[in-house]
Amino acid sequence: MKNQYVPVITLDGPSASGKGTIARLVSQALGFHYLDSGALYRLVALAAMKRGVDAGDEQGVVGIARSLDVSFADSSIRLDGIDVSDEIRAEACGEYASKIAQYSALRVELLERQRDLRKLPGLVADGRDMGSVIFPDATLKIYLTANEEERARRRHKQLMEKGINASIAHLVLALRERDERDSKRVASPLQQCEDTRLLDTTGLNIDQVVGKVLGMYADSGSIE
Ligand SMILES: Nc1ncnc2c1ncn2[C@@H]1O[C@H](COP(=O)(O)OP(=O)(O)O)[C@@H](O)[C@H]1O
Ligand SMILES: Nc1ccn([C@H]2C[C@H](O)[C@@H](COP(=O)(O)OP(=O)(O)O)O2)c(=O)n1
Repeated sequence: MKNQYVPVITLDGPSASGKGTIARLVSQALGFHYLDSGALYRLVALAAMKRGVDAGDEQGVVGIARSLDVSFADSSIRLDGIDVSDEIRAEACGEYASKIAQYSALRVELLERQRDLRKLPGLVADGRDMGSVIFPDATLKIYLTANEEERARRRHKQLMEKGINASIAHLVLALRERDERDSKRVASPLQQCEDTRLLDTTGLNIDQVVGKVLGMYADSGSIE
């Protein structure tokens, strides 16, 4: 049916708070689709870097987004047919993505790709503006966070597991700078809106966080 409501759970929050991991596991538990919106910004960033387009070239960046050739399979993300799943996770790519994410023209260009993923039986979406802009009528909106040191530690472990070298001290500063830029920009800033539930995951393991999110969703009355 055309206008049937499709449930959406949004998880927005700062870098390395666990959004992608939790969102994917919750989507699997509920049999919902999953949107990693950050991957879209990272893919545009990687494509631009590969083409030598400067992050300050807004028109160039938007042009790349318009012709972006990406595919999302179960665990692999492809750009122009090449698996870039690990490459897009590099901090340099995240930083470039954060810089270009300030352009409202780029955000408009990526809007439809994100909303098109809202399909039955439901969607779990993670990013910065999922609850505030992309899916304002979401069933459950969560702001997922953890303290700075914990998030830097998580990112450090994640990068090392991918064979990407990084220092925790550098990551604390890099994440702080990126989160500041993402929160202070004019276009779709990262923020905890009034209708968004705060979930601080400091000291909680992944299973505990997934359990809390599933509990919040059950309490929202959306599960028959
Ligand atoms: N509650 C948690 N406790 C410990 N590690 C976590 C937790 N949540 C996520 N992680 C790990 O932290 C790293 C960053 O998580 P990720 O989902 O990429 O965060 P984000 O999408 O918010 O940047 C991943 O390696 C993930 O497995
Ligand atoms: N919905 C989104 C998702 C990401 N972004 C931008 C801002 C982020 O710093 C970068 C990278 O996002 P991503 O979620 O992949 O970053 P983390 O995994 O949280 O470190 O993209 C955005 O502006 N809006």
